Amino acid sequence: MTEHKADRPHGSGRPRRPGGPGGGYDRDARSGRAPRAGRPPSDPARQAAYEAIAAVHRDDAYANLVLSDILRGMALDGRDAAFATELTYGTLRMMGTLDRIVADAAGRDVARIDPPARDALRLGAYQLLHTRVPAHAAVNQTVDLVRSVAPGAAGFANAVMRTIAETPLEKWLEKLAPDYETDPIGNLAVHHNHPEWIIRAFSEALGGDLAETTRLLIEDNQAPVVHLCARPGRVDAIELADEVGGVPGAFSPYAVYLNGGSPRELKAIHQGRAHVQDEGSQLVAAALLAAPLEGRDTRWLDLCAGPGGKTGLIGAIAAARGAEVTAVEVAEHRARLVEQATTGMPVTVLPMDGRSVGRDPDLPEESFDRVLVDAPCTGLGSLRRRPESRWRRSPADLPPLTKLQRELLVAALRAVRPGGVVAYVTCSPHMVETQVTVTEGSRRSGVEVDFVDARPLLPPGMPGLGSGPTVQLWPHRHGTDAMFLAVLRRTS
Ligand SMILES: C[S@@+](CC[C@H](N)C(=O)[O-])C[C@H]1O[C@@H](n2cnc3c(N)ncnc32)[C@H](O)[C@@H]1O
Repeated sequence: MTEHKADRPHGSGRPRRPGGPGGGYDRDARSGRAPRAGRPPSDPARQAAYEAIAAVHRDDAYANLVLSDILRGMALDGRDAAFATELTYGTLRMMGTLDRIVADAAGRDVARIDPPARDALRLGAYQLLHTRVPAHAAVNQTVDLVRSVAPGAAGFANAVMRTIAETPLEKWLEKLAPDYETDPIGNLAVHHNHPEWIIRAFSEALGGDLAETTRLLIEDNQAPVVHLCARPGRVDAIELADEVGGVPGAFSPYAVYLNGGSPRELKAIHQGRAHVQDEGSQLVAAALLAAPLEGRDTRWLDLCAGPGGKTGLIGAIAAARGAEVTAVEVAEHRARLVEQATTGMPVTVLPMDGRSVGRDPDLPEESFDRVLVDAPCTGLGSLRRRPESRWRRSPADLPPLTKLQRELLVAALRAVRPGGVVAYVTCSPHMVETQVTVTEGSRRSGVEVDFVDARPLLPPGMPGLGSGPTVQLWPHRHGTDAMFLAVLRRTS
């Protein structure tokens, strides 16, 4: 059985954002272009999605990187590339609940299904339950795919897919989710497709409010809008929005929301006038530079700089304010990316371990006025952007990360001069990586610090910033990644 273009969806069942996966495909579909005649021997978009999903599971690959290699290798673009992207990202994002459904339909745990057949069934179940691909096309295409990747399992795949197709998504969820009254987290995990430990962490950071946690989970399942940062002194946000056909951001004075299309093609990016960066990342980097400071204000340090998003913004502002930025990054290839991202800016990149700053003779104690610690973290605040990461992360990641976070914060507090400020930032709202790290890190640093209220360092009128002094941004409140920000002033 092969595929006809008319078997393709006219958009998935849920509303889409501009720029989300599949957006380009929908536009073409609406243009009324006639379906391609004949039945090609195989469907390259589904094949590409399968290859990407299999590589993520087999090789621990990152979906965005592996998919763009595959699309390039198969010379897919336009509608096919958009469809492959929607299938890949959607299947990986929804995997937890898809696996429960596949297991129920197969009568066995997914761990007992051969990996190639398992990935093909996940992809097939996603098409049946989350897109408008007609059921017969989803079933037939999946069986074809299984026949090519796991020949002995085609009959099994046919039976599983037909069973899944008999029941709509809502009924599957009702059947498989535990009762909300007795197990609310378990129920949310099935309905909104997140691991339970992550839901517990979100709920804790949101003060135990499960209704708000649910809004966050829903938002996490949407494809995010691409945000650009208009580099100050090089282009302003209104000009950039006009140039790229986007919209100026709601909060950051540098943000532009892209209305679809690939940012890689943009002249403003090639020319170093803008870069891709979540609006929340822009806000926390700019907040460090907005903190009031007495005395010298020319020596700034970015302690965890790779790949250079925040350094790109800080470096552009440093150029206008006559400051110099030292950017430290332990991974050499990421340090090179920082160099590329800051060409023409007053930025010196040092490939070294940030924990030695303040002890290194070239970077002695008390030598900086402002320090950013954008700490390595679980990334639970940017699950929208990394579809596979929620299933890859585990609570076991926390202890080594929080140890490193504490040590980096201690080094930052050593490196900043008395009166200077340190911004501690994570793209995770997990309390252990945010409040606990900040409290413990400042306690162990041996220097006296005061918390600076971070709320007035963000643009006036921003809603949902809580009671301070730290700030937690949220996808469902602000449309940004869930960035955490604490600003500390060294007082001794
Ligand atoms: C959250 S990322 C930083 C993102 C970056 N600030 C940006 O906006 O593009 C954390 C970075 O810290 C780096 N890192 C991890 N351990 C480090 C250490 N001991 N010293 C310096 N950098 C470190 C990682 O390689 C990673 O590039």
